[in-house]
Amino acid sequence: MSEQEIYKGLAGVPVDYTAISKVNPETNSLLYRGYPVQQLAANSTFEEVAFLLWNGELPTDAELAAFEEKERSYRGLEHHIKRIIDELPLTAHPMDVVRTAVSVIGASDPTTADDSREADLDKSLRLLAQLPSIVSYDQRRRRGLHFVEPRDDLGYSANFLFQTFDEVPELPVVSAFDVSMILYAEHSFNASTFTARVITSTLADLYSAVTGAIGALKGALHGGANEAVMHVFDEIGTADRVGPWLDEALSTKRKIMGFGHRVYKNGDSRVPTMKAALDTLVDYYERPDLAELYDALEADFVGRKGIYPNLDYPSGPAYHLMGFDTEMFTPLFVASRVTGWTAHILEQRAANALIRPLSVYNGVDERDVPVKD
Ligand SMILES: CC(=O)SCCNC(=O)CCNC(=O)[C@H](O)C(C)(C)COP(=O)(O)OP(=O)(O)OC[C@H]1O[C@@H](n2cnc3c(N)ncnc32)[C@H](O)[C@@H]1OP(=O)(O)O
Ligand SMILES: O=C([O-])CC(=O)C(=O)O
Repeated sequence: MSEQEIYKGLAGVPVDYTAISKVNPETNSLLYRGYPVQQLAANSTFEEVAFLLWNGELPTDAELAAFEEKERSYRGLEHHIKRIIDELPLTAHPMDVVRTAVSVIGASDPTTADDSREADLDKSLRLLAQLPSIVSYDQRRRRGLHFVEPRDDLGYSANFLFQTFDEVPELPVVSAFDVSMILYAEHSFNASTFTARVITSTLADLYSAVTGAIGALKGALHGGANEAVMHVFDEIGTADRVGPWLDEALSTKRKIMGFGHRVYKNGDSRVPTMKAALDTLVDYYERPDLAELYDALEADFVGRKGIYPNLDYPSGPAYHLMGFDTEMFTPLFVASRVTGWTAHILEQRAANALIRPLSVYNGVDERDVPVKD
């Protein structure tokens, strides 16, 4: 056995610089291009945040108008993408559907191999604009409903909800959804973003990197946790059942989904903002029972373990209240995080080094292959 030190899970290992976001667990803060994410959530739209992540600065009025016009013109879904989605069985997880759709878009785009910054920015905007059509189409086909064409007189979040539910939502719902999109957009070298950077580092195209990132986000230790939180809520049922449920879960060493974080050990900087958005939804939909369950599980688990909620904890019940099926929650995360992933793809390409760490061999010693007579 070798004595060489390894860094399991790359925990605590800085592997590159980034100018896109700064996660600071000491001050419990998160900055996108220098701006606190809480301020962006309060004062900006998701479209402005996407522009900021890609370009480094918030847009001027003229830049925003041009950006929004282009985004709205890219929202439609080509017929062959709908056909391919239709051919996927309803037993397929929606993350598999969104991953397949992005892969097909990449296979169909004649500019896939063009890795200039300009071409990659255009692909990024197309993905941003088309993901709501993909996610809402999949949500609706699972309910036996027809595709709702996008509207170009609605902002990103209002249109996303309109395409999903076939009605223009009221402002508190649009605002809460937009806040969730802003908070999910970017978080430095998380597992899916790092996956996108690894794929980009081989000089593969943007669609390959985004497709791989979607695969990495699916897992329950990462983006899949927002879906898993809702399954936990369904399992527990009501606030008075939290104690016995936790006794049983902890006795079998279950991970409690929506709690804990690799970087934040004293709470996730985004949770208070998303919890406030959840509170407005609880009032709007008159569901105090859900807030009671949320608070009871948080208080009991934090009290026992000192492990705090992450962003997926308030986002799961928020998407539930908005009316999304539970399996659609992680695709919503994809729709937002595509901004961060593509910003990192651009950054990786601009100062590339092949990402190829070392492993320490701990298998059997060298030996000869038996020679057969
Ligand atoms: C947007 C996002 O992707 S945020 C992350 C979403 N993921 C989740 O919510 C899944 C649940 N959480 C977890 O599994 C973990 O907290 C992770 C994977 C997010 C972070 O993990 P790590 O930094 O590797 O911490 P690690 O898993 O080593 O945890 C340290 C200790 O806390 C425990 N712990 C951490 N999170 C949890 C949890 N949610 N439930 C129960 N125990 C936990 C671990 O079991 C471990 O205990 P031990 O030292 O007795 O073995
Ligand atoms: O940073 C992480 O490891 C996970 C996370 O919170 C995110 O990707 O938003």
